[in-house]
Amino acid sequence: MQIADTAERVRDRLKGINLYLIGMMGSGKTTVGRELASTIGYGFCDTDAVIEKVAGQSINDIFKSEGEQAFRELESKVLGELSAYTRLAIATGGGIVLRRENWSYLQQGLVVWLDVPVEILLSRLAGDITRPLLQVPDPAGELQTRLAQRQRLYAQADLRITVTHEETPAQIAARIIETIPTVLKPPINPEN
Ligand SMILES: Nc1ncnc2c1ncn2[C@@H]1O[C@H](COP(=O)(O)OP(=O)(O)O)[C@@H](O)[C@H]1O
Ligand SMILES: O=C(O)C1=C[C@@H](OP(=O)(O)O)[C@@H](O)[C@H](O)C1
Ligand SMILES: [Mg+2]
Repeated sequence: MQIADTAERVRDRLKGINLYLIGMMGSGKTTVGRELASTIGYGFCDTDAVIEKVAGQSINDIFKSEGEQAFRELESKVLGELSAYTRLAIATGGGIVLRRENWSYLQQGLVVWLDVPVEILLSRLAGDITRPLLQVPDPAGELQTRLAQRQRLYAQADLRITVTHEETPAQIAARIIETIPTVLKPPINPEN
């Protein structure tokens, strides 16, 4: 079946609930999230982009001037506000899973973990200067340590999409759409 047909069926079955993308920095939440939204006919939002807009500063500058704690507070506030909407694919920041209160919002939707090995994250983020937590002498070690701290939290997602080799964002979005029915309640069929 064409992905467009599958996407239409899945959108109907979702009944407007939001899709939240979680996972490590570089796992493709922003890129795949945008693709997922357009394929399924949802709006797209990125918590980091909204934070930058409301703060009037880049993520780097927020970390520098206010610190991580202040960033996390803004992040929870933005997540809470976005979760009041429906029919959105929401790309989150990699650390969204760290706060318990964030889960009360995430759990209102369907949570998708993009599980991507550290080697791929590193190759994608080589030379990136927009992620303050990776501006350290050993970004590989930093990613490993943070993944070890967060893995059990990411594992709370409804859906785990494992990326073992490079696939295009469109292919990953299609894979998410095809897998969503496995975690939804089966449709009611009164004839059975
Ligand atoms: N499936 C993919 N294949 C190749 N490159 C990708 C893929 N997904 C994301 N990227 C690239 O990896 C980098 C990080 O992606 P991004 O969507 O910003 O990740 P996140 O939001 O999870 O941090 C970007 O340069 C993006 O273009
Ligand atoms: O993992 C993290 O703690 C962070 C991930 C970033 O978003 P991406 O996951 O989109 O890179 C951004 O929210 C901030 O730099 C902190
Ligand atoms: Mg992102």
